[in-house]
Amino acid sequence: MAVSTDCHKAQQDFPKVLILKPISFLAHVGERHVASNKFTFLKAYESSLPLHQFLSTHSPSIKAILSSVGTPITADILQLLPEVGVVVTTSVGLNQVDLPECRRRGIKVANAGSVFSDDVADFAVGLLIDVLRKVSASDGYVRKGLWATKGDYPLGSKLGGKRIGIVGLGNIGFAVAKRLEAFGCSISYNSRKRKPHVSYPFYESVCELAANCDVLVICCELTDQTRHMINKEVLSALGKEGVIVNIGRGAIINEKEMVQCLVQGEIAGAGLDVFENEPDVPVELFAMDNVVLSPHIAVFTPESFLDLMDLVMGNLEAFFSNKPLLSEYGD
Ligand SMILES: O=CC(=O)O
Repeated sequence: MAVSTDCHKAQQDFPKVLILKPISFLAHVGERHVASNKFTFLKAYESSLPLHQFLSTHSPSIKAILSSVGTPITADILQLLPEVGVVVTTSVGLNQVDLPECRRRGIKVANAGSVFSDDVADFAVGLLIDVLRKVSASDGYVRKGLWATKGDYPLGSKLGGKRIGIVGLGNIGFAVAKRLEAFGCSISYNSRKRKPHVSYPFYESVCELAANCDVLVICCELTDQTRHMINKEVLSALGKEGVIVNIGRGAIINEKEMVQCLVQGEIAGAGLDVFENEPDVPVELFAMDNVVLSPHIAVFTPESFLDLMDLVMGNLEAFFSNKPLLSEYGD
């Protein structure tokens, strides 16, 4: 068995996969299923050794790393692991992985591919409907007993007919667009490049996209180019009736400027699943009933964990048998 101590000899034959910090999906599906008598998970966080000592001790046998969104895979860590040939992540976003260093070393990187695209897209639409129709805010109103004492709650705004700007038209962006089209919204987008065969209007400038939309949904990756791409200028272009939804990464938005815009009524509301310094959330947002907050959970449903398990296993097996990875980043 790859994850226990009951068969020491056999375990030594399994390829070693390093895990630096606990991975919540392993707890959900049961890590024995994932290891499945094929790998030995070396869990650095269970060792009493300091990390660098643990890594130095095991480095000759570590060829693969399995990691999740909150675990930085830095050049410093990779430097301690000269034999590593693959980083498999359970996340879609890869901003926690030093990709240039992986490229330089020829280390392959696999992410969660499109396993979570539908879940994230559902959640983005949920956040938007919640902000526009004030679902959470009116829920709070009823629970506090204010309906009986203060009367009706202010009405929300209709989703159908809204002009939606998708920032980042990858798998997730497409899934959001498809859903919102079905609600009667019109879609346009900004991406690194115009997508061939896509009929939605393309805006090369995110500011222009914002100026021509009622809603921006942030679906792109966090990179040096997209960090703080959504700033005061973009939010002002979105305008006083505008709503922003972020299911990408917090730092794609300049959070300070967004909070200021919300405080000053320069945009109408926000649905936010991600933040710049998670788990810290700007306190100003707590008092705003035009803002819906969630703790970076758009991506996960237990149903999708089974698909993720297959993908993670498939990527590790492919790597150890010299086959192409199933979801190699950059493909
Ligand atoms: O945010 C989560 C992910 O990138 O998978």
